[in-house]
Amino acid sequence: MAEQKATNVHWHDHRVSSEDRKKLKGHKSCVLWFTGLSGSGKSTIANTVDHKLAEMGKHTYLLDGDNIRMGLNKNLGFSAEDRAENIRRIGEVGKLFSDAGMITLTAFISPYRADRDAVRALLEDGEFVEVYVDAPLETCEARDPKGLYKKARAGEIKGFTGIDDPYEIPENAELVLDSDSKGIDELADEVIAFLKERGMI
Ligand SMILES: Nc1ncnc2c1ncn2[C@@H]1O[C@H](COP(=O)(O)OS(=O)(=O)O)[C@@H](OP(=O)(O)O)[C@H]1O
Ligand SMILES: Nc1ncnc2c1ncn2[C@@H]1O[C@H](COP(=O)(O)OP(=O)(O)O)[C@@H](O)[C@H]1O
Repeated sequence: MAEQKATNVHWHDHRVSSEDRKKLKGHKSCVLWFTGLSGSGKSTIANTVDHKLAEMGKHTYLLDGDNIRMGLNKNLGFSAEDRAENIRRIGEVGKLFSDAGMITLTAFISPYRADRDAVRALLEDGEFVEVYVDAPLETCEARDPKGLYKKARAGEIKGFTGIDDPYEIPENAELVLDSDSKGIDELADEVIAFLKERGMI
């Protein structure tokens, strides 16, 4: 975890509280943390949930691995250290969005349990919703929409998750989505049903 480098910095309380912001939005905030192998369906399912929630009038924002790596995290690669920093920053961004009263959806492989648990610890109780997008490697490899597995198998990409880099399966995910046998719409509805059950929306 990153250490506090700056000294002589002080926390400022805000006149508009997080509770005020949530009241204005009309729903609770949380971070829906989609994790799973490349090609498991994180982006597509998160996008569908995002769209459904927006249509219901909820205030959402989607942070997607590939996109964030072109901006905020463009200085990070795929070593274990860089992946940890990638996830740490996204966790902090999720915390800010939660504070702002938003429902945040994130779609990052986030292969290490310790990195995901650190984000869980950063957020309020119940605010971190770990969503394991469960599809076996064979399925993800058969989908291979970006041709990355093919490149990894050919040795053109080193340290590719699931091939020659680890993916640690979540042990306590709030939701496990069977992305091998169920369709995207059905899985997105499972997430929405969970949010309703928990009284988040
Ligand atoms: N070595 C290696 N391993 C895994 N993935 C790779 C790699 N190199 C590039 N890519 C592409 O980067 C996307 C994963 O980025 P993430 O930020 O989600 O990764 S991580 O959470 O930091 O592990 C991932 O996107 P998704 O396929 O959407 O998961 C890939 O397109
Ligand atoms: N449950 C599913 N059933 C069938 N195809 C899926 C499913 N989930 C994702 N896909 C397809 O698999 C491919 C990879 O999905 P994507 O969302 O890009 O995965 P990730 O973000 O995890 O890399 C896309 O072409 C998508 O349409």
